[in-house]
Amino acid sequence: TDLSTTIAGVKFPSCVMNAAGALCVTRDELVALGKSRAGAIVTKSMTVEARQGNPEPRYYGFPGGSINSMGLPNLGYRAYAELIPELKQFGKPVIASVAGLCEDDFPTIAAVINAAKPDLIEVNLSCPNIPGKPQIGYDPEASERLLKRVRKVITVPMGVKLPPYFDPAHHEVMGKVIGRCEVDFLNMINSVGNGLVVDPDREEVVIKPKGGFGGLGGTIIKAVALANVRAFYKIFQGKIPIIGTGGVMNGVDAFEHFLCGASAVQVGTVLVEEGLGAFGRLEAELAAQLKKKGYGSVTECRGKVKEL
Ligand SMILES: CC(C)(C)CCc1c(C(=O)O)[nH]c(=O)[nH]c1=O
Repeated sequence: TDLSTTIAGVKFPSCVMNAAGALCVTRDELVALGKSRAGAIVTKSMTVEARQGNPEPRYYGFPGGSINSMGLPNLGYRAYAELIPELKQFGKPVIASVAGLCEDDFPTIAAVINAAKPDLIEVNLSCPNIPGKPQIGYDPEASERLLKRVRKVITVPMGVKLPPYFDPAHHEVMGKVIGRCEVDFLNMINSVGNGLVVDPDREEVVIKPKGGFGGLGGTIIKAVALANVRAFYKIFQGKIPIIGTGGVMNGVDAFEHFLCGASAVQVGTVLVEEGLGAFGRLEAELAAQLKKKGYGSVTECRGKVKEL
């Protein structure tokens, strides 16, 4: 079974890779991804200055998923610009994830990172906006302004990592914004924002930052992720490739993302919980699922989910 895929003209040896944030902050983590069966190396979203991130505990895994408020721990964009040439030696695409603490950070980072020639650049719209306003991805005007500024300095394929939307009107509005910004691929979804997990025995929240509020990942968000993949696949009629992220814990979950229109999948929670061996398991399970269903590749089943 052929598990390779192509996104925006870039060939991925495997359609399963890490999500930005999972095991991808340090050089050693990124090199380990390069040596693993991951289909790509995706960096942690990067900021102008290096960051320690939030106080711990800042990640908590539980049956069904995870909650995190990492606070963008990363080496800073200059360090990743220096690392990219080395990371490109592993025979798989390198995706640089760009973040920023304010709108002006993004073009600054993108211009320098673009010069290091990652294979693709992913713009993380879940980043904070002006205090008191929702994250950029929930502010269509800010999203459009930022994507147009960043597009001007990016010459490699540019994608956007979107937060989950929960209303068709939001899918429509963001679809129009994306249509006007020359976006080469989409990645959805980022974690479901501002969830809260409580330990009933200790009668405490489980992570320290933000009073315990954090982004949700894992099985519990799969239905939200599939809805967003499907909604944007339909809006763009499959013309913009989509990376499906959210709730992929096994090969069948991945298959569901492909049925909904994904061209590749990314994994976060399962990687943090299981380690890099998860890639081999996920590939074997996905290959078995495709074989069982009579598909020769993930491209064959893409978007094939049937409505009733
Ligand atoms: C949540 C932000 C810190 C604004 C962006 C980085 C990020 C984080 C993080 O670094 O806390 N966690 C996520 O699940 N998704 C993200 O995009």
